Amino acid sequence: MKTGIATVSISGNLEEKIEAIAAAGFDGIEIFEQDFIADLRTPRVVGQRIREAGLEIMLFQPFRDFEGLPAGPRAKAFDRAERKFDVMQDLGCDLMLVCSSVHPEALGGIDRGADDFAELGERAAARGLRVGYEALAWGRYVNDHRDAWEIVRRADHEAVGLVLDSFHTLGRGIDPDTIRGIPGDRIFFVQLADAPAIDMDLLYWSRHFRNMPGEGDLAVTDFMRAVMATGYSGPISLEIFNDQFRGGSPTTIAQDGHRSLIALMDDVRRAEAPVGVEIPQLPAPIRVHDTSFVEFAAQGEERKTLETLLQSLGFRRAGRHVSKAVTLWQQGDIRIVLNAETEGHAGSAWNARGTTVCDIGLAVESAADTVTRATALGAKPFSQPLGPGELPIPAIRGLAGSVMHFIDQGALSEVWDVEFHAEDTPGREAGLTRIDHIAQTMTYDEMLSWSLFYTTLFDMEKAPMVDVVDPDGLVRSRAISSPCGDFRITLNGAETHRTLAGAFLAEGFGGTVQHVALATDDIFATARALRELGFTALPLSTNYFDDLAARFDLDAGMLERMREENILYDADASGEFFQLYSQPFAGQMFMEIVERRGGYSGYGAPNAPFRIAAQKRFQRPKGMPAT
Ligand SMILES: O=C(O)c1ccc(O)c(O)c1
Ligand SMILES: [Mg+2]
Repeated sequence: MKTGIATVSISGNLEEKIEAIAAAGFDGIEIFEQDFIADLRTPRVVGQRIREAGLEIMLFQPFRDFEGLPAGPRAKAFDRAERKFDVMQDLGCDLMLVCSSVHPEALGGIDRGADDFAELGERAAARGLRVGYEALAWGRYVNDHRDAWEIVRRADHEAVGLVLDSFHTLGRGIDPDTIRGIPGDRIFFVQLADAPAIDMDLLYWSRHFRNMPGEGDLAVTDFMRAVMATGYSGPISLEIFNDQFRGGSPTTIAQDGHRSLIALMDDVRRAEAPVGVEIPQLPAPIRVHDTSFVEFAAQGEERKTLETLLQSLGFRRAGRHVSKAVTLWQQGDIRIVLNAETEGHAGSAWNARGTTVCDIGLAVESAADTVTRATALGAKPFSQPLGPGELPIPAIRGLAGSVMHFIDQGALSEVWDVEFHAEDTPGREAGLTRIDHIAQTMTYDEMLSWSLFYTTLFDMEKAPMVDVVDPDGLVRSRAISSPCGDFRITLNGAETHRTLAGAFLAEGFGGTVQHVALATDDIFATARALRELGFTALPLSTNYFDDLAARFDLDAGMLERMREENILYDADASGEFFQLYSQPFAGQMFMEIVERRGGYSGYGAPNAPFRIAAQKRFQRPKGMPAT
């Protein structure tokens, strides 16, 4: 099983595409004709260049509007095919994709199509070439892989086979299990794409919104399981028409693509145990038990501000690092690490962004397995020189320069006792128990990469995308969480710099954590304790609470306390949700406190516009120093 990607999937000129595709680790490439035609080099030179880059030219495409034509245009279509065969021979590519016709003069008819393909197969075979037939979801007469297969079957020529494309099958709602009855050796090529569930014209959806397997909502794994059940052993290749990808970074998109294919084939192997999945064995998607720590790079005055905020939230300083300018703050099961080192990763994070979350520690079953899976999916292990007394905790680089450490039940869980001198600073807690979720902000373009990163490495599910209305623009938000909800991340994609999320991004470099949400079992008790600790909540509008009274049947006493404490509320069929926000710190960062009651598993999205408006009242006027 070889992996490939169509040139149309990524941005750049043909040369940039070749470089990015080779660097990401693909075995081969589908040449999308336009990319080749736009290039100055001869087909021979292009072919040589691709092979020098270590890639195989797996497919030349698309050849359109071929089958079912009346005599005159039919003869011309064969002439056209012969010219493309010339190019393919010079390129060194033996397989041409013919997509089903949308030609206004096409006559249709399974046998007419089969006759055309029998002749095309004869002509291809004479040159040692092959042709594959693909049903476009919007093909005029053939728009279902079952009809394309019937034409291929009746053409009955060894140089004629079927091309399957997950988008065309799943996008039309065709049951992928219908593939299981097709002989694997008659399938010449398999293209993969996912897509978000949007109800729109098939052609428009396909040409603009496809994305990498796992990034969308189609049942790509079921499709691929069915393909592998046929005994198919040819290439598996990404063909992604996507407006964002066309304008994105070729390197990132190619890496995302490779990551998505490895994760998909790993899933397929686990579910279907087919033969011929030749990717390295890798540990199963990692179950995250909990967020073990969140580490901030913070120095100078900003560090003091953050310490004051932590104290006002009921955190106690619980330890001092044995050799570094690092302190540990604790409450319940929450650990917050403040790192004031000027060197190393925390030092660079501080230099780039000022106060920022520079590291996240996750509690997992096996830290070693986590790094193995991450590395197989293209992440880089992370390490820096160990200081005296430090443990070698396995870590990786996430996206945008982020770092993630993994702590398991073994010796690593003792890191807090080994690396820190315990301190017993007095202090009153506020009932915060654990980290409920971590919220990351990024540009909208980066969202798919982050969500793929988390969902391929960890055992996590995506929630549907929600729109969050900021007074100055829309922010798209998607939550991903472990199946039992112990580990939750929200990804917020900003489209303009005028939104709160966008302004946060403009101040740093790339996406990172904007807020951390801490759980309490009793938000009213916590709010009271916080007030006594000197915490000041984010003040909300009176209109907000009047609206709550109109929308929900809330106890008058409780509503009054919510108004006093600035506690936001949401409820759904499964339970209730209470939220309390800190005022912004270090620019646009903030803390959230939440209480979940019953089975509520959302994040209070309906409240976001009012919370954001309240936060924006704190935004300093342009050009003014932070206070
Ligand atoms: O959108 C198209 O025209 C097109 C062309 C070739 C393909 O393989 C495909 O899936 C779609
Ligand atoms: Mg296709």
